[in-house]
This record gives sequence, structure tokens and C-alpha cells, in this order.
Amino acid sequence: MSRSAHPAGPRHADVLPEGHYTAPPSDLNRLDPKVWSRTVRRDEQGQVTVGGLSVTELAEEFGTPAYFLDEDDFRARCRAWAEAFGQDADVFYAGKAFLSRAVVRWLTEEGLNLDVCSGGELTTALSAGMPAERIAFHGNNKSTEEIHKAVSAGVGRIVLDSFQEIVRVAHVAQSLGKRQRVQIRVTVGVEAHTHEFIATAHEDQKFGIALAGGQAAEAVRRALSLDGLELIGIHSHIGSQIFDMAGFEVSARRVVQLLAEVRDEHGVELPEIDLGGGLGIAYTSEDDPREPHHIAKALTEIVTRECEAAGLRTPRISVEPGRAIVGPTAFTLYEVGTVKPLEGLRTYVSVDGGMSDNIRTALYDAEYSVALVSRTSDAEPMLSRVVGKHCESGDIVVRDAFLPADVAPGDLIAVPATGAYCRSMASNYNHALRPPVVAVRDGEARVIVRRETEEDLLRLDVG
Ligand SMILES: Cc1ncc(COP(=O)(O)O)c(C=O)c1O
Ligand SMILES: N[C@@H](CCCC[NH3+])C(=O)O
Repeated sequence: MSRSAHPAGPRHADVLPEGHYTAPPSDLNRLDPKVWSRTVRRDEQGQVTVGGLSVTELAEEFGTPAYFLDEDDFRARCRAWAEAFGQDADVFYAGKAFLSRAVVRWLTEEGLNLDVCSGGELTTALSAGMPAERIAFHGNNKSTEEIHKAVSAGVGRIVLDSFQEIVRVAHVAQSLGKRQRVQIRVTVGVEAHTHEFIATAHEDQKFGIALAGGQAAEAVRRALSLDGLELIGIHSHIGSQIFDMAGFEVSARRVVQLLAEVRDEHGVELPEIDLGGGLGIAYTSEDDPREPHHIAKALTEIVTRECEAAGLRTPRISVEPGRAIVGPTAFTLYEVGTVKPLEGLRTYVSVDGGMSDNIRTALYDAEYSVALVSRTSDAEPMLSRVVGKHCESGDIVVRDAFLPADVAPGDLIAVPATGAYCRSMASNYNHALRPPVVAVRDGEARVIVRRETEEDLLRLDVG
């Protein structure tokens, strides 16, 4: 929701505090297809269904809170990205958004590659049968053990993030008698229009090697000089939840400029560039994300044009969408526990989860939508704040939302677009048990990540 907002109907006209809210939607029962996954509907009884299963039956079988992931939607998005970029480009799904073995199998079947950024993600990918050559390994401080594991497994590429790592990876590869394919991650000096914590291409931050001051050119020099490395390209990732293509265009232009400099200095045309992930999705009806084919067209055109101008062969492009694939495919289902109206302010609706299953609102001031899903209601809109059950007043799931005024304990409410960076960033704060992820498809639901149990908590506590 935007901060611009106008007061709601008469009931709220003189009481709405400053905030992010807009006017309430004209129909609170409507599910905006922009923010809900593809197979979500409301049935004749007013219940929301996904993959043909109603939220009440899902809650009975799997409990709440729980993430429900629309498998058809996930697969369709993988295909849309693969088709948009075509045979001459590679799409790497960014596993940090959400990774499980089922997801790895879907990716493998749909022909996508995978970007991992830790030993744990790498193990998950390999254990579910993702061919190592389709894996890219990222991270700004990979341990020697992680590098060893990646090189031994034969990952398709390691993205080098520092001068120390150039030497480390070369050393490990040589000790294993291998030549590792690598890219160098550069920071192109773009200020992406997104939250400060998720912008990654301005110079004052921890990722990559700056183009400015000739640092990236020096990194290329060193990588080309080491026998254990095969430098295949340059990588740039400008940030996350970005709608404006301008940042990607500047990034592409600067990366191509570096390729031209490398050609001039070394007589080598690096064959690949990776433009990272970061494409935004709709969390509320006001967000307007681009379709994969628009993104593919814009990126391909700019790279081709810049390469022609520089007299370079067009390199193979790769991208790394995480959020744009998995984000819209899931919602979190909660049961309402308490409803607390604060006169002249808003109503606090407490659910059985919170910042342990969705930290994004607290961390980035992220905006979400919410709907009553176990029934419809004709009650008037009520300015609400959906909060969790943790010991923090910042434990907010949806900062400003309109729910029907008769929302009550026992109702099920759902927050859409929680497929990315929710389960993967979930915590055990207050010894919360992390919720399950349930994949739903064609009338069948299957747990792909089970709910944590108290035994899981106690198993780690060995003192
Ligand atoms: C190197 C890299 N690639 C890809 C991604 C995926 O980003 P997103 O999920 O926003 O597409 C990230 C995370 O921001 C990243 O750091
Ligand atoms: N975790 C972040 C984005 C960072 C992505 C990883 N580089 C989010 O939820 O938006």
C-alpha cells in the first residue's frame, strides 16, 4: 500500500492515523490475481481454495501457521522465465528465496539452473539430483570447506567476490587437479530503487569488487593469470525487489564496458555476463511487476546494442531470479487468536505466527496484503494491523490492512506472496516452531518441508 492515502469511509474519516494505508478496497472478499497464486479461487461457500483444496481442509490437515505453495504456478513461472530468455541465455533460480529438495526437482524438470550461496544450499541441491554443472556458487565469504565442496562436486561456476577468494578458489582447484569456471562479481555503482538493506550495487557495501578505481580490471588480471581458474565472465547483481529497468540497463552497459576493456588489454573476449536477480513482484495491488518476456527483451537488447557499439561478440546472458519465481506462488495461512480494537487508532489482529515466519515487515518495512479466507463477510472494512505472537512490538506481519470488521478468533486469514524470503528467513525466536511448506497441486497436498517439533528444538539443546 502506498503512504499517500485517503481516509476510508465515514467510520474512519477522522480517525485514520498517518501510515501506509490507502482507501479500503471496494470489495474485501475479492482476491486480486496480481498478489495471489494462479490456482487460488473463492468457492461457492466463500472459502478460498488453492489447487482445488479449501483453506479449512488444509488447516485441519496441516495446522496453522503454514505456507501453501502452488506447484503449478511455480512450474509455470519457471517455464515463463526459461522461454522468455530462450536457448541463448541461462536462467538460474536463486535458491536463497526458498529451497527444498522438491523445489530442486521441479527446477531440474523444468530445465532451470540453480544459484546457491552456502554449503547448506549446495548440499540440498546435490542431494536432490541437480546436476552440479547447472549450479552457480555465490557468497561474499565462502569458507575453504565450501569452496572445496563446490569444486569437488564440479559446480558449473563459482562467482568470485573478493581478491582473497580469487586466490583461494585457484588454490583449491589446483590442489584437486581441476580448472574451475568462475565469474567475477562487480559492483557497478548503481543506486537501485529499493530498500537500503537489499540494494547491492552501490560502492559502499560488502558485495563484489568495484568497477570504480580499476579494481574489477585488476581482479580480471589476477584471475586470468591463475592456472586453477577459467574466467568465463562478469557478474552483477544490483539488488532486490526492483521494478525500474533503468538500474539493470546501467549495470549491463558498465559490465559490457569492462568486457571491452578486458578485450583491449588481454585480447580475450569473455563469453558470459550474468545480470543477477532482483526483479520485483506484487505484494499489494499497487505494485506493477514486469513480465519475464519484457525483462528478457530489455536486457537482451541493451547487451546486444552495447556489444555492437564496442565491437564485441554478444556474450551469453544469464539471470538469477529468486523472488520473481517463488514469491507469488505461496501464501501463509494463519488462525486469528485475538482481536483488539484501539479506539481512534486501529484494530490489532493477532495470529498464531509472526516475525518468526515472516521477518520482512520488521526488517525492511515490507508491505503485504491480507484477506479473510475461511468465509466471506459483508461487514464494513476495519483498519487493522496483523501482528504475531512474539515478544516484540515490532512483530508485525501486515502493517496496515483492511479486514472485515467482524473478523474474530478462529477465523483463518492469509497473507499472499510469501513464497520468497519467508520460510528461508524463518527463525525459532521465542522457540517458535517453524511452519511447514505444503505443496498443493490438482487437488492434492503434500508436505515438502515439515513443521518443526519441540523434539527438534530439544535435539539441538545438548547442554
Ligand atoms: C547474487 C544474487 N543473485 C540473485 C539474487 C536473487 O534476488 P531476487 O530474489 O530478488 O531475484 C540475489 C538476492 O538478492 C543475489 O544476491
Ligand atoms: N531477503 C531479502 C532480499 C535479499 C535477497 C538476497 N540477496 C528480501 O526478503 O527481500
